[in-house]
Amino acid sequence: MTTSEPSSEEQPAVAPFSATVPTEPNGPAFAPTVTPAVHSGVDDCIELRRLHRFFGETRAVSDITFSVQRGHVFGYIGPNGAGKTTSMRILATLDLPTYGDALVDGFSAVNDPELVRRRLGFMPDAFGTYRDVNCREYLDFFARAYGLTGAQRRQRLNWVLGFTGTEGMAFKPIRGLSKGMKQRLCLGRALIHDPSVLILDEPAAGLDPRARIELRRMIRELADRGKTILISSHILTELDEMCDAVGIIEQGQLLATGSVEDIQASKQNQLELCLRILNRNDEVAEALQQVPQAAKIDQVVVDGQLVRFGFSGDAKAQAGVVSSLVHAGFEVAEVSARKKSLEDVFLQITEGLVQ
Ligand SMILES: Nc1ncnc2c1ncn2[C@@H]1O[C@H](COP(=O)(O)OP(=O)(O)OP(=O)(O)O)[C@@H](O)[C@H]1O
Repeated sequence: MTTSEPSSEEQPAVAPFSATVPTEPNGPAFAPTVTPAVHSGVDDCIELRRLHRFFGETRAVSDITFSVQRGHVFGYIGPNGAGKTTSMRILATLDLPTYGDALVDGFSAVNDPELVRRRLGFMPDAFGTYRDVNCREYLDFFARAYGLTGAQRRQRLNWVLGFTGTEGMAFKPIRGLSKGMKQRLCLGRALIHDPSVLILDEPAAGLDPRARIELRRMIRELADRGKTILISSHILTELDEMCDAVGIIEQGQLLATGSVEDIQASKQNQLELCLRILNRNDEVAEALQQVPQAAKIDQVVVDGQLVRFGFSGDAKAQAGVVSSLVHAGFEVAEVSARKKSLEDVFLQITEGLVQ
């Protein structure tokens, strides 16, 4: 094992801020990370700086850098095992990076975890098991843990119950809550100490459409109140309306960042063409590889008479494809083209790789 690799799954072998310059396996030397011990004064409330977290051979997070401005909502989107939870746990001071750093409000999660915890509310993807306490007791416990006392604690508790719509459930035991209500309570717990930054790990998972809309409204309202929010999901379309920017992650690497519109525009010179072909359907995929426009074609899917593929040419090039197929003896009955949806764009950026 080299000095650059973690010695175990839980403890990185190299101290994250070692004075030596570790060398990335099969890669370039890393510059040592220098992290200010005091607030950097910048307007970025969340910042990942060359964040790496390896578990043995698994590169759960591999050189991720991005920042989120105050009052913005940033969507962290990727398939299962992409590295979202690992990055979020490091931000929430629940794990250490192998290299790099995560900053909250200018403070390092590695060097100043106490300062980070005071500023940050974390909503994990799994709810803790406190079955026999009621919602109010649960929130009260966390309010006390954060040092809130007296009237301030009561006011905060009442505000959180009201904001999350759980006041009607205040005296109900947690074991009796629906999934949606548990998610609301979990958000309430993350908000109880009035943090400036919220880290929400898949808060919409398992919610029905109405609960998702309500969650979206709450998140936008929190951002409008100045909170900075990092929110993860598997699904780009689930977050696009509430996020100021998104980052798409797969296999620990950030593949794209920017506003949803920018990411969509960068990939939308591609159309999806759909042809209905009445004969020789099993030959059409191969025939498309022979047409003069073949370089503009990708991801061909044949489904009975329907043939779908990505196409990056103009209308004249589309006509050329159809004409070539007709000349080759295919009976083309219908042609339709549509712009790629957000979901298509996500599938185009990611490759479905797991580790
Ligand atoms: N404690 C651990 N020990 C070993 N491997 C881990 C550990 N935690 C995460 N991993 C691995 O790191 C990779 C990233 O996992 P992570 O949970 O961060 O992904 P994710 O994007 O949150 O996935 P999901 O959407 O399924 O929750 C996966 O391959 C996972 O198996």
